[in-house]
Amino acid sequence: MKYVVETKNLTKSFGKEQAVQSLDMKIAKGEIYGFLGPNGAGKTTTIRMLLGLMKPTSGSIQVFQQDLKKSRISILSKVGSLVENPSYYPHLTARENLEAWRKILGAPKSRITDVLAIVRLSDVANKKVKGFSLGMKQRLGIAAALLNNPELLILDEPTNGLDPSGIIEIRELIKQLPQSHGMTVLISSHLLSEIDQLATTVGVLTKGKLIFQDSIEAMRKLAKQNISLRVSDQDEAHRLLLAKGIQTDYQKDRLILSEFTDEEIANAIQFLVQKQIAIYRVEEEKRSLEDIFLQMTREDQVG
Ligand SMILES: Nc1ncnc2c1ncn2[C@@H]1O[C@H](COP(=O)(O)OP(=O)(O)OP(=O)(O)O)[C@@H](O)[C@H]1O
Repeated sequence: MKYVVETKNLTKSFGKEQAVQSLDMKIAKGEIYGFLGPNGAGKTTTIRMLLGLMKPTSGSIQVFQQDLKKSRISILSKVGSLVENPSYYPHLTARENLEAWRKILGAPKSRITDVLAIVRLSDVANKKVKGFSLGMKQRLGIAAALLNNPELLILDEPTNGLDPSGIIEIRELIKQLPQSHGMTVLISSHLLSEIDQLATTVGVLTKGKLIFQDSIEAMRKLAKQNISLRVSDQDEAHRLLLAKGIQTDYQKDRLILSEFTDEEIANAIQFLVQKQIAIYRVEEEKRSLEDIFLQMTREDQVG
């Protein structure tokens, strides 16, 4: 597999603190990679290193299969980014602001009309930015990041501070980029709900470590249903089921049956009743992605 971004053992220390620890991040072409983690997990530090804005303490970064250290200029000419809030001239119009950025980047003039259309700001192109909502300003920042027609777009918490409708607008805008413009997107967020509806691949970062990196489907599979059983004699029930070849997960006050069919659950319960075990509760435990994410980040903090 050829990756657009591939880091190996990427590490960044600030004094004694390791803000990013041995990160092996892999982003394939055309993906929307959701980079998820609580505040302070190290997302911005990672992004700053990917953009050549901060030097790694150790490890390597390959972008477009080229070493970032060696081919920085040619790599960055094909990367667009929005890190923190965009800076703009409030008294200038959206078009005039983009014109200022375009000159710096050396992008063709026609590109301004294109990017305004992509971020759906064409109607207000000639309005002063000072009257824009936060969501519109954020979209203008994304338009600026798109000026050089990047192959890789990196957005650091682009929906921070936006209201729900602003979040939806940004999401709809980002969603279409891989298909319609052949881009690969890295988007960071501390909100799973946002990544869940957008990303094709998820990387979960906590305390500087990547604790999960896989497809969004793989993450959803973790949210599969479990059946929990509360019984009169849990030790005995666990032992009896095991002797019959039925594996259960023993928890403090209940037994968990994972990935059982309805028939298998019925058989297990019937068997326990025959063995004089009283069944108090049979409950379905459906974990949401939010639960999984919280559990992942919590487990790592304990360990
Ligand atoms: N320039 C710096 N000097 C010292 N410590 C830093 C510096 N930049 C970041 N850190 C520390 O590194 C850790 C990771 O910070 P980072 O900003 O990368 O996290 P984040 O996941 O992006 O969080 P947030 O969403 O809050 O921005 C934090 O503990 C932070 O205090």
